[in-house]
Amino acid sequence: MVVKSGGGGGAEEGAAGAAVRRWVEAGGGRLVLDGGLATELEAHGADLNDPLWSAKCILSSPHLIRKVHLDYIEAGANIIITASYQATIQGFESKGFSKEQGENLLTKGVEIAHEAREMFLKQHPDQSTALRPILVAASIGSYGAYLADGSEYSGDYGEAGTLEFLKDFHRRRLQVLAEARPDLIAFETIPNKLEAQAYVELLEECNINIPSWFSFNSKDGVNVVSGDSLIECAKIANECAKVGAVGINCTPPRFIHSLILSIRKVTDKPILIYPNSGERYDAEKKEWVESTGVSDGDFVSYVGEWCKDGAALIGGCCRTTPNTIRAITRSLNQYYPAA
Ligand code: MET
Ligand SMILES: [Zn+2]
Repeated sequence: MVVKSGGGGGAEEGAAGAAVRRWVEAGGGRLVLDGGLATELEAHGADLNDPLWSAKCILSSPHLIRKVHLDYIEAGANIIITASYQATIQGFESKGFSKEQGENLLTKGVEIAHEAREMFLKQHPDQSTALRPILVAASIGSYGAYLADGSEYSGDYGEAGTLEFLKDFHRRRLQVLAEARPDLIAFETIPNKLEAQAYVELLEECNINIPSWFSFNSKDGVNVVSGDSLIECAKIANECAKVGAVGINCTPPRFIHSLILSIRKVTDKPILIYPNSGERYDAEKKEWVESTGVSDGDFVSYVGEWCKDGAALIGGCCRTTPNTIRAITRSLNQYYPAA
């Protein structure tokens, strides 16, 4: 199917875009994403001061990850994102695990999310995925997330940041996660054009047939965090038939409106947005600072606007909680009364 309407780039929508569109339709015209995973793990007492961040819990407390996934499904999420954001084979190896053990841990992150979905369906026999999509998205954080120095918020990879280096870095994790059969692959917090290009080439070369989404982040409402043009980044995603949705995550809510409009100029693929609470991450202190974040109520007051702008998948990123997701779900139900 060739999609060309509005400002879209006219690329092949492909199976990935069609799959996401079907899920969006099954969700009544929109899908709710989950909220911050690390935030919730910490709220339950996990110490994530570790290069693996939330992925540390795949090792130390899988039951906690399962609980947080379940809480988000209970709050209305149609999509839960696995704990693999900062999990890499290289990161597990530097903790003394073998390559094979590292790969098994990545797989385990997807299994935990599958278990949470099964538990929810068992606990709610009245619910079925035919009535309400409940999908598992395998998270792939950027190279900057692996570095654990906050460079996914600068996109500055220095000398190391070549296309081939980034492809080599991400290749095996992508293959292992795809083999674990998630419903989607979530490339999150993409800070620059080069990494988007690396992902596109890997999706093609590894022939990954699980629909993926590309999610960028911005700190000015115009460009992605590295200063690269969001429009150019979104074009790269648009041109890849294996990408089913394009959007923004971990970015303050106040920037989202203009970012959606920019993305809309170059793609007709479904748009997803899951902003953070508006606070800023201080990579040196390893903490969120400037508590000028918006409240759940304020966050949700934006939801109608984002829908009008054309976002079809909406959730929260860092510092958002099941309460935020509950409020987003309620607000979307008003906006899409049939859902
Ligand atoms: C820094 S963005 C983190 C995204 C990831 N899905 C999480 O919530 O933990
Ligand atoms: Zn985030």
